[in-house]
Amino acid sequence: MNSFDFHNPTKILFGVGKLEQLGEQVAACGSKTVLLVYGGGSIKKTGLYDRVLTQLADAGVRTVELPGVEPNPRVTTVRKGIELCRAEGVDLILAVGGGSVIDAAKAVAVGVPYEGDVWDFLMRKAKITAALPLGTVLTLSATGSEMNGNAVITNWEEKLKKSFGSIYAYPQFSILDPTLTYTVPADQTVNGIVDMMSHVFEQYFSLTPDTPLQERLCESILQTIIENGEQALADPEQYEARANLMLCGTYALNGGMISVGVQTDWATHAIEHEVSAIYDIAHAAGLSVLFPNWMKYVYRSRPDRFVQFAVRVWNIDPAGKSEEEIALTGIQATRDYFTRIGAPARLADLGIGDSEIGRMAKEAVKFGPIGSFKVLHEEDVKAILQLSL
Ligand SMILES: NC(=O)c1ccc[n+]([C@@H]2O[C@H](COP(=O)([O-])OP(=O)(O)OC[C@H]3O[C@@H](n4cnc5c(N)ncnc54)[C@H](O)[C@@H]3O)[C@@H](O)[C@H]2O)c1
Repeated sequence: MNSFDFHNPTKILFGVGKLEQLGEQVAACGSKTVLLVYGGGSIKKTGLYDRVLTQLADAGVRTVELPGVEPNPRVTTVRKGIELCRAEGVDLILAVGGGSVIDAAKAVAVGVPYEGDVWDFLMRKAKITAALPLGTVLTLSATGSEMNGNAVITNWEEKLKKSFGSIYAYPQFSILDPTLTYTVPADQTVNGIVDMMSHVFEQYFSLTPDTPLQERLCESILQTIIENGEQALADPEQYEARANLMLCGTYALNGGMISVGVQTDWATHAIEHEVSAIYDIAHAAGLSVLFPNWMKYVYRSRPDRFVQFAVRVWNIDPAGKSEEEIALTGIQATRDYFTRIGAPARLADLGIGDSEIGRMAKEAVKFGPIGSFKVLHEEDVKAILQLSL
């Protein structure tokens, strides 16, 4: 195990009725003017919008709104939010939605105190040194954005999707009421399942030796997602399944708690960002296609980890099988699970051909080779994309 620092400052309020504590949390931040950030209006249909406004009114704060945050949020929307905050003297940002809304809110939060263009942070031209405080009400279990300092933002004009991570971008508080996810449609529930499993994969497939606790944390999160994912799809209003999925999503990517002391990979995410920057597909749809192919491409770097994955996560019986057979059976079990819940298997399923593979591979390694389980160069990325067609 490697040495590490770990600091996660986000306060989590988890369970039925926790939304009723929103006003209290906002008041505790000493806020006078809140920017309410939300998406395409699903919060209005479900009545959540009204409940949030009541809480904000009770807290005695003025509310300014940034509606219409896109899935795969755009930097143009973030810039609009920054302008709004400056013009209206906003002192707290409240994101109500899924990862897209929370990520956009984080980018607004770090952009307000910065004199340059917020896109500089995504292009690593500037370092984040301050942010407005941020709170969230999560409506979709997937990204972990509610308890981490990361954000993924798309620059549609330049066809770029980039991320940043900063201690300043962690929410101060996040309200996680699993009943708010009852209305998440099946396809988005599937996306959430794939997304959180992919977050665990990025931290689990590592060359760092002697990390038994981190490995078992990853394995138990994966098994919990696998079991509860299918239950939530079969019965979208089953509280236990929705609650377990919500906790898994948050644990899977909460500032590295499950991978402290472990060298993580993140190559597949980097590749997917290039795919969805060009094609505007759901992030998780891209991950569903790419991850099993990444696994096939890299498993020989450390076959024993893939054997452990097959046996402990997928309950593959190793008897009579070679190491390679066990590893490949585990990879196939991953693909089969994704297919069983309705996630795509090929880029062709998403209407994507080979015309942009060269460009995506080049952009994925723009800041240098990616990954650590197997370090990937442009040719490797191309090969994984080819396998995924
Ligand atoms: N910050 C991070 O750590 C991190 C990690 C992974 C991915 N991401 C990014 O997050 C984004 C995806 O976020 P996401 O997967 O949470 O999805 P999302 O926020 O894009 O939401 C997907 C869709 O679900 C709808 N929705 C949300 N909650 C709903 C509800 N309760 N009922 C009905 N519909 C609802 C939204 O309106 C939207 O149309 C991508 O841009 C991805 O790159 C961020």
